[in-house]
Amino acid sequence: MDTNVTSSLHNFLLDGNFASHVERQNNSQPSVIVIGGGISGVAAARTLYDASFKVILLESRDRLGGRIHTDYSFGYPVDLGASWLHGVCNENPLAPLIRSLGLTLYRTSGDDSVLYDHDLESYTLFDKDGHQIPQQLVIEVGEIFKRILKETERVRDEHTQDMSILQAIWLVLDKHPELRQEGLAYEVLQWYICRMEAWFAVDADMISLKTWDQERVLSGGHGLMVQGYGPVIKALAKDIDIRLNHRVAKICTGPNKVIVTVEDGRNFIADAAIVTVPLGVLKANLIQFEPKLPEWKVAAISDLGVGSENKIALQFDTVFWPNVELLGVVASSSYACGYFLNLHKATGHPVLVYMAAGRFAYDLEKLSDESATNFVMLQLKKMFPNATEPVRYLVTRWGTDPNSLGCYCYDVVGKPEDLYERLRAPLGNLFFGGEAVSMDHQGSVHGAYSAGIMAAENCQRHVLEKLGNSEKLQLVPLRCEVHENAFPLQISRM
Ligand SMILES: Cc1cc2nc3c(=O)[nH]c(=O)nc-3n(C[C@H](O)[C@H](O)[C@H](O)COP(=O)(O)OP(=O)(O)OC[C@H]3O[C@@H](n4cnc5c(N)ncnc54)[C@H](O)[C@@H]3O)c2cc1C
Repeated sequence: MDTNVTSSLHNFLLDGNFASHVERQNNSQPSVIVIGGGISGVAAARTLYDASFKVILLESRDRLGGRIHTDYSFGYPVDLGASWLHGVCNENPLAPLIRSLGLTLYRTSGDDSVLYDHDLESYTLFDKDGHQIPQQLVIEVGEIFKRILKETERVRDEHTQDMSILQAIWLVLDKHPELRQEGLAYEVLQWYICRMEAWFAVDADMISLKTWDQERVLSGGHGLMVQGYGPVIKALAKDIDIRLNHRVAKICTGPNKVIVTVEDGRNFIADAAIVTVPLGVLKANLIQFEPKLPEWKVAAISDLGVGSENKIALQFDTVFWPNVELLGVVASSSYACGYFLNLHKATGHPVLVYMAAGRFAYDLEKLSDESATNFVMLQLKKMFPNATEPVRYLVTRWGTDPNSLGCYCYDVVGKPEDLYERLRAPLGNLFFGGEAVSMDHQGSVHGAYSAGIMAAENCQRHVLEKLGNSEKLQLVPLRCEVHENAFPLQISRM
């Protein structure tokens, strides 16, 4: 341990003047500070709270949820961050909680695909002049895209070096000219690539060929949270000591204590801390660590990618669009393609949500809310010349918001093998949660949730061993709290 750190901890604890600025955790209970109030942080805090730990959760924003953000300003819930449960099945770690809260899921896909969260027949595509594209062509090109992707597996086997999925697609098309598409079919193919980019939140020239399809996706397809994800956060956060508007600026770890300093200089001290801030925040070095993070941890933070996705939610007073789940516009490049999620079909509310990913999502953030909305309204008016103006709109900026700096992580081309293990590895009494450290499901809500619980359980074990009183406090995992299988998952579309 760095002697400077030891002495600074010593001073913090002894200095009488300083003591008034330190919020000291109750000595009789083991204590943990959780940094970040997204699903991972609240799940970690809940786990420790239920195990009789003293927990304080520090959150920089004036709200909980992080990349879960259920907005109610339209008069009903609209998710501006995560909105799907990926894997509508009992195996999903969130299923017991969702069930016990009686929340409804609207299944948009029965397929367990990592590529689409919508069944092929559930959307309608338009060309740039607003003509509807025959569904037969959409399905045919969809099948061809599947064949192209299948062929990229061969490219992967033939090349030891990783490459981008886009590069692999070009190699396949060089070798199999019969799979090349022209004219409108080419534009539909671009739309499929656009959807793939939306899944990873990054452009196809940055998606790793080696790993893009390696996730073990949970079964049961993909389901929209009809009442939004908000109630899940609310339930997990109940009774926890949460400090909103507390932006952590510095984390100082010693052999037995951690001191966490927030922006205004106040300090919090505990036996351990769990960091669940987004990877983008760690990449940008917005939190100072003392002692500095080891090189292997810094390299892991820098070697994992973070993509961006943005939503523009439009509320209308009339429904002028057809009763399908997705409305898409094709174009000559995936960058220029676009699509709207029809929330009316899933929730009955007259709302369309435009979704943009990758470079385009970053470019949209450069526009004012009004200009971004005007831009997507032009696309909508091409499809529906009778489209009315929205009565309200909401525009996200996940890429540049200093509390997120991106939407979720992705594997860069050539990602080192042990990257996730290094990201997850604790440093003494400092533990790491968040979607990016998930064991199997990075970039998802359920992955972030499990990662938070895992960090909390590891932290709990560590602290109890350190304090030598593991018999006094029992491990009470969250899973025991909710009534597994007591209620069915409510699904409104089979
Ligand atoms: C637009 C979008 C769509 C998505 N769609 C889906 C989907 O449909 N399904 C799905 O499963 N997943 C989806 N995701 C991903 C999912 O939302 C995330 O994986 C998950 O919510 C991340 O949770 P987390 O707790 O790890 O991080 P976060 O939710 O980001 O929580 C981290 C918290 O740390 C706080 N923080 C940041 N800096 C500091 C600091 N210095 N001090 C204190 N607090 C700080 C932040 O404000 C935030 O509240 C989507 C994400 C986005 C952005």
